[in-house]
Amino acid sequence: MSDTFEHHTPMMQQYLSLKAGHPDTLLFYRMGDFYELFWQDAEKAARLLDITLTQRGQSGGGPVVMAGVPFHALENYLGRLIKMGESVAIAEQVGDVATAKGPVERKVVRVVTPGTLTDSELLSDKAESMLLAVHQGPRARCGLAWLSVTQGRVYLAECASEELGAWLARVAPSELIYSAGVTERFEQQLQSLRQSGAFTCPISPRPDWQFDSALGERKLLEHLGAASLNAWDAQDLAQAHAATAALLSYAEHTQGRQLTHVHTVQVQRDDALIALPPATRRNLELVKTLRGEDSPTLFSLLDTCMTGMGSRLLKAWLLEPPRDRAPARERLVATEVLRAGGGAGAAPWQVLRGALKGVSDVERITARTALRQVRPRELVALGKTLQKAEQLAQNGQAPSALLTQIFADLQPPPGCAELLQRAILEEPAALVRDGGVIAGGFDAELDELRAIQTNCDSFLLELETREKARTGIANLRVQFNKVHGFYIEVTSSNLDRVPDDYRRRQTLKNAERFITPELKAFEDKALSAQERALAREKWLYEQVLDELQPHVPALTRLAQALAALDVLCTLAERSLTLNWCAPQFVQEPCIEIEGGRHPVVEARLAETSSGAFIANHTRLNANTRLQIITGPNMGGKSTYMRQVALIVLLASMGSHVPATSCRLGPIDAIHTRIGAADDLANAQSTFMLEMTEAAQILHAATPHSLVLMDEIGRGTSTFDGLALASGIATQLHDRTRAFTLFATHYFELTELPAKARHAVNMHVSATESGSDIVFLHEIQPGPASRSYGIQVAKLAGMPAAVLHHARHALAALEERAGEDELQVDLFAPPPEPEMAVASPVEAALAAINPDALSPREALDALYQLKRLNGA
Ligand SMILES: Nc1ncnc2c1ncn2[C@@H]1O[C@H](COP(=O)(O)OP(=O)(O)OP(=O)(O)O)[C@@H](O)[C@H]1O
Repeated sequence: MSDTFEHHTPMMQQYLSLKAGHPDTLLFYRMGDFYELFWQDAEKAARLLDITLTQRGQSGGGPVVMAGVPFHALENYLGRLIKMGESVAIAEQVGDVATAKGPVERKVVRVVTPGTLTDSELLSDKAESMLLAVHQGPRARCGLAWLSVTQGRVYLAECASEELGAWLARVAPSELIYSAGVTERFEQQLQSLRQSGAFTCPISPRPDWQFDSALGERKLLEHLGAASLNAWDAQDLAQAHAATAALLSYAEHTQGRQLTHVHTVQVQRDDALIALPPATRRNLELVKTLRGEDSPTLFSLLDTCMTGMGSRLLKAWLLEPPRDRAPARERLVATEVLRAGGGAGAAPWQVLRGALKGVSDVERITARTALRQVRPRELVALGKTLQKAEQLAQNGQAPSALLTQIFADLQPPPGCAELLQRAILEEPAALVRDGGVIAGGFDAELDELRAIQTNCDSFLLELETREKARTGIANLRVQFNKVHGFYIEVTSSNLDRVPDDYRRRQTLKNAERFITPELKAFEDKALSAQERALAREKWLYEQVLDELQPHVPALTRLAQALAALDVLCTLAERSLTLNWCAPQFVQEPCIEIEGGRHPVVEARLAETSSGAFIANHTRLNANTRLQIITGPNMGGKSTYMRQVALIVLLASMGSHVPATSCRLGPIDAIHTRIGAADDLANAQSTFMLEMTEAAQILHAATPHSLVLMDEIGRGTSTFDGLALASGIATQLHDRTRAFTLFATHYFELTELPAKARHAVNMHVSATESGSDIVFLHEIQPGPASRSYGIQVAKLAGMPAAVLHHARHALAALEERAGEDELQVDLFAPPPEPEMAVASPVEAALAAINPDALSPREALDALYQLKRLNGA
């Protein structure tokens, strides 16, 4: 392919100039009924989509390599490419084919990328598609900005470089952009975070100048229609503003227009949310099972929402629980109101859910209206939903501030539903370009144009009767077809009776077709009426979209209200169906649960009729902060620990919880270290991963955190593992002072509570029946007496010979252990580490008082420190 456009055909020149604006994107170039791709794009698409690569004609001194897809199958191919992480620019014919000299004008009308999807066919109902921009700021700070184009809200955050992974894991973007001007190290960090699975989406650099803080702030102000960002507490976030500038520019570039529906901004601060690090989300199987499936998870159990909007909001509530208890309290009050049975009649949640059934995705339809991509049928669905919302809004005052606000927001903007009902046919065509969208009676001109077409049939009938009478040809017919237009058909045997004013139009085997001046005049009128009616419909549709624009903010609020109502009804339904109780929030630090159950395990047991779930109590408070949990494999230790974490999380999002009662103090994080599969992809050994995760927890946890440690230390030799486990338990008890559930098979650790005031022993109970083991799954005070490993192996179907061998080996080991009893005190405080003696540099540093130094003295001090360090 030659680089200079002049050597190319005019069509290819046009293609190449469009392609120059989208170098990294597959360009779909509309030609008649196909979208064509050329040269490298064609080769890539042929490979990815398994479509045929062809060569046609010559341009620029070489054959034109191309591949194409039929226009009506576009969505299907787009869906596949987006799933593969590709982006696609779509160039449509925008000029008039009839009047164009040379190739008809084409324009890229939109760019479809994984993070900026708006097509309902390409989006998942239950998940947002987030686009995220990250900006590398000074002093190892990062600015983040993200949005879902179909949501109308920008989120902002700033964090330290090392926290980036956790943020990306939480937001889970579908596409990430960063500045081409970042340092190599930063780019490597992004790449390695991606490889480690912290996030998985495609990433691409954007021009550095787009990451402009002042521009970002200005754009936000424009969207909010405000003079200052103070009201959103979003003013002092220069790094996040820089990310916002690039984020909005890119999103606008993909949609080919401004995002006029983006009206809100929300700042996320990491100290405002309960931290749920990636390991916690994974281990607790919140939205994905450990195997990566969608169910059974906590979310799949909770999500009985009636709408996609509800499901998406529920997921957000689950994954972003605030530390502040006020939102959870409000949601609980609202749920209580919805649960309250109205005597014999249906409870409010049942009635409301009945109404929410079949409600359309107002949020996405609104976004697509603002982006002028909305389809006629979506508008009909919107109109119907608005009528429903209006009825719902009549609930008005409810004894809950949250519900009252929701019902207020459900009131549709005045005139909106009526406009849609008046303007759009009840069953419109799928696309405006096909006509048949605008309702009769909406526009006089359109009605008139349509009347000409309807009158057509009666005119033709009348003409036929007249011509039959005039010519005396009984089988004469007046008809129409798309190719030849209107004609009078006369069979060959009657041709001698044809009058002079008949002009021949077409000859068939047994007949001739004619046109008369009168019929020609009618044809012109009818055909132009059809064309004009189509054009009028398109224009009217645009007018309707114009009229809807001012309502976009109110429609967005209405969508959020529908989603919130759906989630609250769902929480009410789940709490009743699954027999959950309302948690109680208190000021003092505690996690006190009576009759707690693991919701997902309980549901599975019920589904498979495998017996009842055994409820257990948990008492963690200022006096008891750490439980050492022992007991046989399969006894239920992991289940118990996870259930505590799930109950804490459910309560914090404002849900009822699977327990008979639950008192909960402040919580800032849920950390989990639970045996994971080998992370071979990252060349990390199981043990290395275990220690990395444990170290992170020890650094991050506070006295308000909940920490689950499952069998820490088992990835290495017994003594190393035991020694590390005792060190970690001691640290958690003495220093971190987090609420800790520590499950272990090292019986030696059961000695800790004797030394540590705030630790207790708990065990899961089991009894023996003959040589078999019966799990009772009850958590009881005190250490376990035995580990029953051999009995569990028997249950697992281990060959009898192996079990026999193991029993003998165990007896011998236990005898030896009894002889030379290990006289080691695991929990004796170790001597002070040598590091505790300050080095000369540290001593000199400690002696410096920066406030008392002149610049000159400061420089001298710096030289002295360098010298000491060198020595
Ligand atoms: N409270 C309970 N009531 C009923 N069944 C339970 C209960 N707890 C656990 N189970 C059942 O026992 C199985 C094993 O539980 P779990 O994995 O928690 O045991 P564990 O003690 O952690 O085992 P290991 O030490 O081998 O990891 C669960 O899959 C569940 O079916």
